[in-house]
Parts: sequence; structure tokens; C-alpha cells
Amino acid sequence: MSLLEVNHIKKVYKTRFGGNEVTALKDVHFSVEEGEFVAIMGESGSGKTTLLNIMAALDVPSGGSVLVDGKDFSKLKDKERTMFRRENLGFIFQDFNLLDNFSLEDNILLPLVLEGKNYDEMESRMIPIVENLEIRDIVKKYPYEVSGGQKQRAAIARALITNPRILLADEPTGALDSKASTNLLSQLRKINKKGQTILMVTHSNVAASYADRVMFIKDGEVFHQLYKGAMTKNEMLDKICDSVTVLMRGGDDSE
Ligand SMILES: Nc1ncnc2c1ncn2[C@@H]1O[C@H](COP(=O)(O)OP(=O)(O)OP(=O)(O)O)[C@@H](O)[C@H]1O
Repeated sequence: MSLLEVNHIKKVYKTRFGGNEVTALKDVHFSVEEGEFVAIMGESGSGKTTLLNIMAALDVPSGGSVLVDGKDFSKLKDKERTMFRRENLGFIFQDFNLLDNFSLEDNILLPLVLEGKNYDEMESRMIPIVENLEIRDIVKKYPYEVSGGQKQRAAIARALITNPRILLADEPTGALDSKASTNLLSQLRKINKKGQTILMVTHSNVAASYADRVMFIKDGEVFHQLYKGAMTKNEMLDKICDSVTVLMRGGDDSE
């Protein structure tokens, strides 16, 4: 059984007052194994965020199902879905989503505070994570006192503190310069090598080249998948660039 199974997901947005319908996802079908690092790419409006929101249990599909460890959470009631999300999923967003009036440490520990854990347990869970992400020395600082890359690493630490089965990242390098992006992607790769399953939506070919598999979404469906296999990162990057070119030509690679 796969860790994540996305079964024939469809999403139709209905506008208010019965206006036009928008089919954001037509029939998206794929699975992810434990320990994989998957990048999701596609043009603006192709449905990436919609898909991520459905996998994150933040939105419900119009059809199909999402299974984590064989459990269909799209059928759960709101409260159970919130619990399921808290126990199984970690999130990283483009704009970090850290609370400005909290130190990095308080931001990182927040999910455990909400669970009512005691301080010693929270501290012992946090230390290896912040050491791994190389931010241990700055956890007492506030978000406005650190760089964008450091903020994003604190956001990763907060996502990992609950030990999620799957880490979902929406454009995690979108607000970073190229040096901070490279640093962050190396950190994600390192976490993945230790066994963390990661799904990352990105517009960046370079960011996607860090993944084991790149999935291209077009017209609400999985249009193409690339597997890294034995390829180097640069070889993978070349393949991604070729695929993006085909995608932008409308899927016709006959020339
Ligand atoms: N709440 C909504 N109501 C109606 N239509 C929506 C809503 N959210 C998204 N859409 C439409 O669904 C389609 C997919 O949007 P989505 O945001 O998932 O695309 P995306 O691939 O993430 O785009 P981007 O790369 O620009 O973030 C688009 O046509 C969008 O206009």
C-alpha cells in the first residue's frame, strides 16, 4: 500500500449565484511511496494549489478520494479532518507564516503547545530538528531579526515538530533569493534522505531538480511524470527544462 493515494480527484468551483463553473481538476490520479520527494509543476492556473489544498485536507474534492495509509480523509467530518491533518501532515508556505510577536522557538513549538505537551518534551523534540536545519543558535530571535532563508528554515522546523507522515510545501523558495533557495533545497533534500516524505509545488525548474520525481499538471490532469532514477541533478534539470518547454508549447513535442 502506498503512503498517499490520490484517486481520480475532480474539483469544480461553483461561483456564487449559480454563475460559471470552473473545473480546476478533471481527473488527477497518482500515488506516493513513503520516503519519496515529489515536485508538482504546471503553468499558472493548472490546479496545483487546488490539488495541494485537497491533499492537505483544507478543501474537499468534488469527486474522487485521497487516502493516507489507506484511510480516506476526504470523507471525514470537519473536526476529525482537522485532527487527521494535525497528526499526519506538515506544511510550509511561500511566505513562511510565522507569528511576528513570537520568537522562532515559540513559533516552532506552537503545534506542540496546542497539543498540551510539556516544555521538556517539546525542547527535546526541537533540538535535533533545529540542529539539523542549522538554526539552533538563533531560535531565541524574532522573525524580523533573521533572514528570509532562516525564517523559512524555522517554518520547516515548525512543520516537522509534530513528526508528520507527509510534508507539503507550496512554493517554499518563492520568497527567497537564489543562495537562500539553494540552501533551503539542500535542507529539504537532507530531511528527505533521513526518510521524510515531501510533496512540493514549485514553478522553479531548479527547485524541482532536487526531487526524485516531477509531476506535471496540465488541464486538470497529470500530463507527464519524470523520474530521477540514476540521473544527476543537472541531467534531471535538463529533462525538466525540456518537459516545461513541451508543456508550454501545449503538449506538442513533434518538432
Ligand atoms: N476559490 C475558487 N473559486 C473559483 N475558481 C477558483 C478558485 N480557486 C482557484 N480557482 C480556479 O481554478 C483553477 C486552478 O487554480 P489553482 O490556484 O489551483 O492553480 P495553480 O496551478 O496553483 O496556479 P498558480 O501557479 O498561479 O498559483 C484556476 O482557473 C483558478 O482561477
